[in-house]
Amino acid sequence: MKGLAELGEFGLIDQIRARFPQPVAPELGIGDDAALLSPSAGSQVVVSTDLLAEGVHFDLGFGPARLLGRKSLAVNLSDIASMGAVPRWFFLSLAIPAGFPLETIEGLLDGLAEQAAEYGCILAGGDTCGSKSGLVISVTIMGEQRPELILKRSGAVLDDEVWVSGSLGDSALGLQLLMEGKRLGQSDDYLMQRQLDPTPRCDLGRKLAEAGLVNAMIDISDGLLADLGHIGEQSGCGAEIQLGQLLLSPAFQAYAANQHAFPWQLAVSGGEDYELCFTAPVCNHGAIQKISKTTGIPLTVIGKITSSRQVQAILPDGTNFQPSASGYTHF
Ligand SMILES: Nc1ncnc2c1ncn2[C@@H]1O[C@H](COP(=O)(O)OP(=O)(O)OP(=O)(O)O)[C@@H](O)[C@H]1O
Ligand SMILES: Cc1ncc(C[n+]2csc(CCOP(=O)(O)O)c2C)c(N)n1
Ligand SMILES: [Mg+2]
Repeated sequence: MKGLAELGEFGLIDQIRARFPQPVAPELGIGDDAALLSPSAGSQVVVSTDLLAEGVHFDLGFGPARLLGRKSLAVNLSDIASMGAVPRWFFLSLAIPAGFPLETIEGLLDGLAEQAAEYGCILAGGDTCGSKSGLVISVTIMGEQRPELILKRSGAVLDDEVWVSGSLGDSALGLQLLMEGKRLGQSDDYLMQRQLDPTPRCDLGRKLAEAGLVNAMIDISDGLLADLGHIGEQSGCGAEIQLGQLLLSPAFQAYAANQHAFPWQLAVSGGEDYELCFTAPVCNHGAIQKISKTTGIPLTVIGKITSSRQVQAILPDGTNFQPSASGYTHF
């Protein structure tokens, strides 16, 4: 197999182009100075970008490159899901260290192509350069939705119920296991899978938006307390959540049962859950439960929106939980 040096920048771009279906005329994807893309009539374009840096967001020793490719797109798909939009196109930028193994890049591209096909998202361009300090992956994603349906962080209303999809803390616990040296295929696969191959809630986000049931929504990338805090900041309110109502997976509960103190911190501020947190009027409760049934994704009410301007977490014994951090911060 050729190495990266033999293949060169343009050879690699050719390889990338060959692996992904391209937009069709009058749209234009990889190959010119810019892409030409056309949203559906009446839709607003929804754009988000996320950076993944080696050593910060991923360790290449933790799992196959294919899963890193899937996650690179998943974290972006999750941002589109949180706006209630439909993913359409993405841009992929790679900074690759000299001498980097070509098979790792190929694995990464396989995972990206697989995830892109699953969610109907077309690669429309990107950028490729060398790196002096590890692999860097940047994905910019574009989606679309009718403007009146798009869900923002700023729409929460006093007394709204606060909902969360899926279970929390699995990814953070999976990362802890990986950092302790555990690997996929040995034990606790479920938790490590949740860290290495998160599921973006695109179908759920879109259905909630199109049903007009929700006032505000965010995806949980940094941790529930931090991300619900963003809804509060932007909506001019706060929230009170009951930790006893959080859905925790059987694997998380089995781990917790062996700890001296219950690991609430992992569940509420470990981050990388890529679940949706949203607020909705109490009168929409039953309709939202129906969406949970049709999508097969558990949706749980964990608290309500308050006027306090803070996110307060209450332990099952009724006392306040004091988190050591509300979520992941980079600096
Ligand atoms: N370097 C930057 N320049 C301009 N805007 C930025 C920059 N970094 C973040 N932002 C903007 O700040 C806002 C919050 O970004 P943030 O990354 O916290 O949200 P997010 O993408 O949902 O989180 P995550 O990165 O964990 O998925 C977004 O509107 C984003 O576009
Ligand atoms: C090797 C390795 N070290 C640490 C972490 C944990 N981590 C990195 S970024 C982030 C929050 C979301 O990032 P962003 O806000 O940039 O989207 C978290 C919880 C990891 N996944 N891999
Ligand atoms: Mg987000």
